[in-house]
Amino acid sequence: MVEPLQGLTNRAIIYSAPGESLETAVVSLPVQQPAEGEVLVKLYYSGVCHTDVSFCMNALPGLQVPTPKGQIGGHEGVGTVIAHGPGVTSPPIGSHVGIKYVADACLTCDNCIEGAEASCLNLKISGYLTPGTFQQYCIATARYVTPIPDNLDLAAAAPLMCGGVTVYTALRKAGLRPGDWVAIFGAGGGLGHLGIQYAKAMGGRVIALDVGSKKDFCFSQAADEFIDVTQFDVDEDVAAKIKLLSNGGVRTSLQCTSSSKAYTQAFSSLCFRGTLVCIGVPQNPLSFAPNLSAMVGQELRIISAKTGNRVDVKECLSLAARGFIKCHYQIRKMNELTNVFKDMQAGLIEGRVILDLEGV
Ligand SMILES: NC(=O)c1ccc[n+]([C@@H]2O[C@H](COP(=O)([O-])OP(=O)(O)OC[C@H]3O[C@@H](n4cnc5c(N)ncnc54)[C@H](O)[C@@H]3O)[C@@H](O)[C@H]2O)c1
Ligand SMILES: [Zn+2]
Ligand SMILES: [Zn+2]
Repeated sequence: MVEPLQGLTNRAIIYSAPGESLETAVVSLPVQQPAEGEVLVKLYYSGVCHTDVSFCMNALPGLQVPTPKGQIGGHEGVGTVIAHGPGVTSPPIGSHVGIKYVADACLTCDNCIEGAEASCLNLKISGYLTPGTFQQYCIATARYVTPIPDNLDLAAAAPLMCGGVTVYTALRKAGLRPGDWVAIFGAGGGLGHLGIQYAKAMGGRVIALDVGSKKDFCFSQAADEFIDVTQFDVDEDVAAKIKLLSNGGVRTSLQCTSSSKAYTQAFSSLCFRGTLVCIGVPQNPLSFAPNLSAMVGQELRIISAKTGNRVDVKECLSLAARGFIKCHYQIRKMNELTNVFKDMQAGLIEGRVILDLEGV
């Protein structure tokens, strides 16, 4: 029987009616002692990812079990280790760590051995069945938390735990080479704006695609070109514009939205041996039907990026710690999460929202 820690109260945000509404509530809970192999992390900040909205609405295709009522969401947390469970010696007490989408991976199954920890056969996901980072005190697996480099702004580091590592891994998997054109769909959002920065840091040239109100923001993130997707009725016209701007098509398309239309546009805009990286969870996968003749004829690839493993996170943090990446964020309070979710659904957020877990 694990005893609660005396004198501490944990304020946490729970989903009140998952699958039915975006309603959330801030509740007070006891703080538990970490068990063997675990650490207790005092969290300061959590990014809000669109996947949290999907967990709250049970909108992810393939979810084995619906998100339970009372689930604590969140998977982009940063804080300080304040207690070790029995047998744990690292990371040291007082050190800054991040908590990621993957709360725990076994590191021994076939998928883990291949480095695909996010597809671990014994995977635990922060904020889905495992209490996530929308709380002030979080129990985490000691070997799976990520040390945060000293010189990083802690709030800006939080979104790298999912958004940053996902786009970084996507670009690595696509084999981005210096000078390559990259189209980023959803470029003004959490993943997209980090995608612009990582692509540029890796030598790419970026065409940003989003709604017109995010044009200035995308240019402020160093995009080379911008396309307002709302100005086009026909998917092929978006692809034609991309081909015009990139002199024949992009080597990589990062699809960071849940729009089926964007999938079609992203695929159609590739050049010879181009790669579409699937990142956003499609609303209706059946409405994306790639032209297989073009695929064979142009030697195109369709791959996916599902967050990243511990090495990917380390590399993505390293670029940020050296000043190449700076997440653009706005801070909101814990009791604003429902409104943040609604703003995200409406496409109103530039960059990331970060919850200040110390101010309710
Ligand atoms: N594969 C992974 O590991 C992984 C990791 C994190 C998030 N995701 C998914 O990636 C997607 C993006 O997440 P986010 O947190 O960046 O969301 P976000 O809400 O911050 O950003 C989405 C952006 O897409 C824009 N957009 C919407 N429809 C568009 C369209 N048709 N064309 C161009 N832009 C459009 C919106 O204006 C917004 O700027 C979500 O589907 C999320 O679930 C996947
Ligand atoms: Zn995420
Ligand atoms: Zn595993």
